[in-house]
Amino acid sequence: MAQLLDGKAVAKILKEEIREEIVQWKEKGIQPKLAVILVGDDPASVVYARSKQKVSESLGMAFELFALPGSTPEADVLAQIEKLNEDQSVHGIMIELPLPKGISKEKIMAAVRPDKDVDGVHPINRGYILSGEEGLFPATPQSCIELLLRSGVQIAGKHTVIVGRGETVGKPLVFLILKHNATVTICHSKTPDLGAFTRQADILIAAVGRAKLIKKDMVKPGAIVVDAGINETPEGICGDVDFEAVQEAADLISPVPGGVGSLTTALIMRNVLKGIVLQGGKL
Ligand SMILES: Nc1nc(=O)c2c([nH]1)NC[C@@H]1CN(c3ccc(C(=O)N[C@@H](CCC(=O)O)C(=O)O)cc3)C=[N+]21
Repeated sequence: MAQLLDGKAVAKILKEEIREEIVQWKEKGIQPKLAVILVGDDPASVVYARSKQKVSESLGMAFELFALPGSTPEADVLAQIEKLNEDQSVHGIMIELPLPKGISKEKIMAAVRPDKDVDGVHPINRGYILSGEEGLFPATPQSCIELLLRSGVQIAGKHTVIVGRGETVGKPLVFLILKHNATVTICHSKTPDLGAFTRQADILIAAVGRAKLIKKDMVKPGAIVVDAGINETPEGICGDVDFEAVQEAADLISPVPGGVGSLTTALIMRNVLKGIVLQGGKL
């Protein structure tokens, strides 16, 4: 029977570190601040924006929400981003996705100053993650890494199989895991005989967005299983892993909820603090 990779416990420690660092920045006369732009009223985005506000405020980080009507022209969204790019009191900017029709996601993502791009979506940051340079990287792949390392799992030398090649989790995760000296195999929804690959994993990370895709017979006994999936099903939110069955084979497994997702908001906050350094701040 597997032990849990406890996202809530790790999140608590991470948040404590972030809270302490915010105190240090304040002592230097800097009040860390996150700005979130929400265009329209996508219900999930509204919930995520509120959650970021709550966590920001609980950690002593300043927060401002810019809620724009869904009918806002692209030029006005770009003008709002430009204002925040130039605003010295703002250290992190994120635009909630999806954007309404008529607004180019690519243009918006390229408009945020790379050193304030706490979602890690600017083309420059997507390049830095490939080259291994310092930059701002997406929160969820960082959550997978932190959950493993802070649970005492050694990543170096392990055969890590990533199932999923999305722009926000799978792809960036490949490079973060490589940086930690794992050997990486990338699979996805169109990989024939997926199980033949996943059974070779010392560390199996699922980020495909298919409820309970990973079954017990696809996991090597003793493997470490990280579930980055969030799927809404009639039975509620569930991950990409068939948790009940897979926990019988794995040594360690992350639940959904209570796993990877529990760290995600905290890692956005940590990106804001990294942004301050990239913007020239020194502790
Ligand atoms: N426009 C937009 N903004 C986002 O911020 C955004 C997004 N889209 N798409 C998906 C990702 C993922 N993400 C999570 C944030 C917190 C938890 C989280 O706190 N999860 C808890 C459960 C929370 C609860 O039960 O309410 C857990 O897994 O333990 C999970 C996932 C934000 N994202």
